[in-house]
Amino acid sequence: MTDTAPVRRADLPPGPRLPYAVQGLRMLYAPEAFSDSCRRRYGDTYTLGVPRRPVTVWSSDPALARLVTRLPDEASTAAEWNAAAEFLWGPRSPFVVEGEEHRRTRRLVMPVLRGPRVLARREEIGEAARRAAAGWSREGPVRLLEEMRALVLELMVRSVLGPGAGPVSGPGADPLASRVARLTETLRRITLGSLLLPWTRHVPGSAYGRVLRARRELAGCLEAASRARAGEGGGPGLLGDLVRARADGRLAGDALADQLIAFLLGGYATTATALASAFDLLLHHPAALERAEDEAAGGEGGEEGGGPWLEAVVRESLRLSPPAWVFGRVLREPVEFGRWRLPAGAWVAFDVLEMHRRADALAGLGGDPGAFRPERHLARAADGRRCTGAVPSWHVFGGGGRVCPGASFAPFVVRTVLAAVLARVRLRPLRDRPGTLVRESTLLVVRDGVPVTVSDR
Ligand code: HEM
Repeated sequence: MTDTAPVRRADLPPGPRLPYAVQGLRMLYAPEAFSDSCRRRYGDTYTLGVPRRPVTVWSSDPALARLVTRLPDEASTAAEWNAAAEFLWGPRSPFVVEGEEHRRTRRLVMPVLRGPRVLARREEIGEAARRAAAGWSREGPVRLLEEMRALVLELMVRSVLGPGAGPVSGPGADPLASRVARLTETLRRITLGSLLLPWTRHVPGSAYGRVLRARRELAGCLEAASRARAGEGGGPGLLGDLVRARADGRLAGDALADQLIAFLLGGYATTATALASAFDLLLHHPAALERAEDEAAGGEGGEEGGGPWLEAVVRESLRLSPPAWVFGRVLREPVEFGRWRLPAGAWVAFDVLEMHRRADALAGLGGDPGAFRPERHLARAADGRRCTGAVPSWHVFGGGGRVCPGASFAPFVVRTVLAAVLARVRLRPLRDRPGTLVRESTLLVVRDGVPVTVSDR
């Protein structure tokens, strides 16, 4: 059903009356201050004026997020929301396809993100983390964010090529890792605003043009790798799965590179950021750190790869520092929510950071939303040892049929790496408090990259 009724201002949540261009610029360049002031004035859900968008609703209400993300594609779509970055994802990406094609492509990637193939990688991931930590300088400061980017890049590329693949960095390395790194570095260094100006791709040296070039190189590299594998029955890793799927018709001929780019870009920066934030919070909470170190060493019910305490640490750091701080949907049918009627065509953005810091969501779970308290995730377990994941506003990985396919893989990687690193080296933070979080496009990162000193255990 399409909404043909005219949009009535009284049906929409109230919001600022500033000129649209001013609101758009404030949201792009000072989102924290702007959303703080809007929330104080209008509440959890408000209507923003954004140039060239009919209605944009901004919300930190988990009830609205649950309602909208559970609607079928015909009523609420992520594809249209993600289409703003289609130049990056490509037309056959899981971010932008819908319906049966979307479900089919998700089924193809899930085996490398869940279940026995993931558990079988525990030792490989721990070993990669120990090797990385062994190589960190013992003399000068080490920036954990940079180190985590290098480590997670290696893990993601090995997910694609298979664990037995040759080196992914240094001499003789497979070119895939450097292509992924170049594209994500290019993306990190440019503002979201400059990407909203597609005509600039024709301007020499423009941000848009650089992203398109880096993406073309990565796609070319993936296509070359898939052609090389086609004659060998596909081989290991996600690349092998997709080459076989393409051969037997489960994957469209032109969809392979888009699938792999979604997988690599969706998983790389987010997981590296999650790791850096987890270290940052843990290193500034000595009691939590001591318990984590004990568990990493195999005590307190721990095992190699971490136990319940590290699981709770990961959940709590994802709550306080959700790497993807915003996700959204475009409505295709009107949605009634309380006294409002959000019209078809409305863009609805969910502010995950704010959702996670709601006092009402933590009532009975230790309160104090700004505090790092991993134990709140253990609160309801009868034996006090199992994680419950109880925080009701939790939207780290989005929701509904579009929920992030890496939702169990990423926490598994973070936990395994934390355990391996803490068991191998002693880290001391160089700041006296956790770093400020800054919004880099749709990611939330620790501003100065988590500087630490490293010594051997
Ligand atoms: C801590 C790490 C991660 C965070 C915080 C994160 C967050 C998210 C969020 C918020 C969404 C949007 C969901 C929605 O619209 O409801 C998403 C989608 C997605 N993520 Fe992740 N993600 C992470 C790790 C990963 C990993 C490891 C992979 C793959 C290897 C991945 C691949 C994707 C893909 C392909 C989508 C699009 C799913 C679809 O539309 O069907 N992400 N992620």
